[in-house]
Amino acid sequence: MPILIEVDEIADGWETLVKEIMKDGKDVNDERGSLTKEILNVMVSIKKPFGKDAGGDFFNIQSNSNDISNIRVPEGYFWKGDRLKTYSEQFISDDKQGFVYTYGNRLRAHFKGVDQINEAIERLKNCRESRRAISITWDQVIDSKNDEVPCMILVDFKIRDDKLYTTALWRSHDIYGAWFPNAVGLSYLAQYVSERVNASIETITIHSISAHIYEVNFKEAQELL
Ligand SMILES: O=c1ccn([C@H]2C[C@H](O)[C@@H](COP(=O)(O)O)O2)c(=O)[nH]1
Repeated sequence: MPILIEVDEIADGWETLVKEIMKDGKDVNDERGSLTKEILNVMVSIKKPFGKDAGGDFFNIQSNSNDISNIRVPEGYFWKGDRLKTYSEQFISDDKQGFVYTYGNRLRAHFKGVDQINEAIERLKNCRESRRAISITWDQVIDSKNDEVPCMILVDFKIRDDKLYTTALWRSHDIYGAWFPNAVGLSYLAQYVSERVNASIETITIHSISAHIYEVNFKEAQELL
């Protein structure tokens, strides 16, 4: 059964997801031989990705400028500070920086140099209600053979009533170790687009087809219950 989780902040989404998987996840052995607990098809809808006080209509001035350093990190979590910022920058940079792939590179340069994010921005500038502002990362030609392949497959932007709605699909999602930085990186990308299309950031929705937790994290994850 697909699950929908609606939360205010990214950290709330992470905590709820971790609990949900530890409670109801089924044992699955992956192709590297790791035991995981897994739920299929979870959507987390984050209403205030930059925190409850971010962005709003302070003194009636629409502010689109949000800072990822204001995003609340779950207590004691290992992704934080500069590490989180560096990771987020990879989401909007076309430079692969020596990695097998980065989302920024796949989105902005990998496919014959096409900058899909700018194309999406142009689509939205041409028609604010466009349904075509979509970018993909999966390259069937190389990803069907490689071992290290993108987990986030697509990012979609919609503007409705001058608000930017961001949706991304992960084929495979390490909820304990990667969902949180992924969500922060996606928010950073949403911020980049929102500034260029002049729309404030609304809900960010993350769809994880396989949402799993690895055995090495069971103990810490269990402690959140
Ligand atoms: O942005 C990313 C990149 C990787 N992973 C995780 C998901 C899987 O646990 C693992 C990749 O393993 P495969 O699904 O490719 O087997 O990495 C993420 O959660 N997010």
